[in-house]
Amino acid sequence: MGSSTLVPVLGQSGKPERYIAIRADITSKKKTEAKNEYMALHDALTGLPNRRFMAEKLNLAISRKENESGHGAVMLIDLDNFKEVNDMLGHGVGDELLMQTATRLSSILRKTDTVVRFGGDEFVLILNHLDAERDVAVKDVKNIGTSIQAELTVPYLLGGQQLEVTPSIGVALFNSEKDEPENLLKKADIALYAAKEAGRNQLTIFSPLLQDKALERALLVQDLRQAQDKDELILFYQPIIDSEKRIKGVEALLRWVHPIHGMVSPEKFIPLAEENGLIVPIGELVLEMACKQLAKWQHDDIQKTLTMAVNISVRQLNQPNFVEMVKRVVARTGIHASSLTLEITESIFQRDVNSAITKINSLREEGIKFSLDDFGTGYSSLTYLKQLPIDYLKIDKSFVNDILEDKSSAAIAVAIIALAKSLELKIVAEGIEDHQQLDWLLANGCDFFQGYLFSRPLHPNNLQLTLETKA
Ligand SMILES: Nc1nc2c(ncn2[C@@H]2O[C@@H]3COP(=O)(O)O[C@H]4[C@@H](O)[C@H](n5cnc6c(=O)[nH]c(N)nc65)O[C@@H]4COP(=O)(O)O[C@H]3[C@H]2O)c(=O)[nH]1
Repeated sequence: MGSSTLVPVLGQSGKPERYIAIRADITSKKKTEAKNEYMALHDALTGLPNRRFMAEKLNLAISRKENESGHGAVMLIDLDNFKEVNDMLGHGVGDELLMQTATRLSSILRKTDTVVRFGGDEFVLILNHLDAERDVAVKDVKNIGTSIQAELTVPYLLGGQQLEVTPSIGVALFNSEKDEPENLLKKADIALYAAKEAGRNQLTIFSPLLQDKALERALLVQDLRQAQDKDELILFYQPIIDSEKRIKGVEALLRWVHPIHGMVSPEKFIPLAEENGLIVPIGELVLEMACKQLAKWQHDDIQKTLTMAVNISVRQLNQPNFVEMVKRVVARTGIHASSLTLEITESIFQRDVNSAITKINSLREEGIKFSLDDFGTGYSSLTYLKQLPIDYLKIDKSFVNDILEDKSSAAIAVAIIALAKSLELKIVAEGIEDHQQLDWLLANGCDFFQGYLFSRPLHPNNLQLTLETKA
């Protein structure tokens, strides 16, 4: 490829007599320009169009809809647990997973659609030419979603091992009523959040109801940020009983007394606090309040041997200064370290288990105990369980609830008890609501018991009385 420039050679009259053509070869310049343009619009890892390219495509798709009937859709796809793959198997494997996902998505794409690497483990599909009837368009989108789920859940072969991944999908539909690309993406993101919340590996289509929920959540988070300063976070305590029916200790359970909504359940606000990191300062406050309360009870002769169990979220445990923070609180409040139990959940298996083990070990050296909570409900890994330096295993209340009626729950409870015994762990059963459940758990070798049968979680003022009368 070349470009030519003509230079006139003037005669004596001052008019051009001849022309000299100067030709320059600009092939490589053009190639470089094309390459730069391609790179600016494509993702380097997967080769897919990138966010910038998407903005152009989406604008085009939206403006096309102004003159034609039918729907289009923005589909936001996120790989569940991608972060764990990256953390546990390394970034090389994570990159390989993204490349293979890109290939798989491209292979099932219709000619009229575009797939984009949106960033991280998120991909966007722009679907054009969906039906004008919303119900039919929704059906089409769900069918496409089902093929994506089928394609992406086929096990990946990565770094010599098989890996199963599931996608969560959020969708926003659009038609001739003009919508901004940013707004559509926000809607798809709200739908994606709902898909994750519904248990992952789901497809959710945006609706105004989801938007209301997102707003409600955002307002709750805003309030939660201030709850700590406004003393709205308090602790209730639930007794833990031994086989002689004596109170061995209590578990601290967080309560949020919201000025408008009243008592907000931790099941509602703890996950929110985990998402945005608020759990870290809140968790420290919980530990401080629980240890202060225990110190107060330990001054009383009757409750000297009382133990305190405190829930610790995986995000707290992952903080680099977690060990120092716990030691500091124990020292400041003056409790016996051996009377403190930290309750962790199986979700630590999803992250860097080795670093968690190191932290647990250094706190156990101080005398602090560890308990694995909600056992059997999540990502139980028997290999890790063997390595985990813990003292107690808690049987989740969902099994306890069913042990008398459901043979498989009873079988799982028996297996958990046998497993705990073989690992020399003490077993705590939680969620006991009647005497038959208690008798079954006693007969099957549980060591400690917790549940409404003995007491609901109570405000310390009410609990002290209970402790005194039972002791
Ligand atoms: N149906 C039934 N339920 C019973 C019974 N006995 C106890 N419970 C409830 O079961 C939950 C036990 O706590 P968890 O498994 O640690 O589950 C806790 C824990 O995962 C989390 N949570 C609570 N406080 C904290 C905290 O301070 N930090 C962190 N990270 N999580 C917390 O919130 C979850 C829910 O707490 P709560 O609503 O207080 O719910 C508590 C308790 O009130 C019973 O006999 N029947």
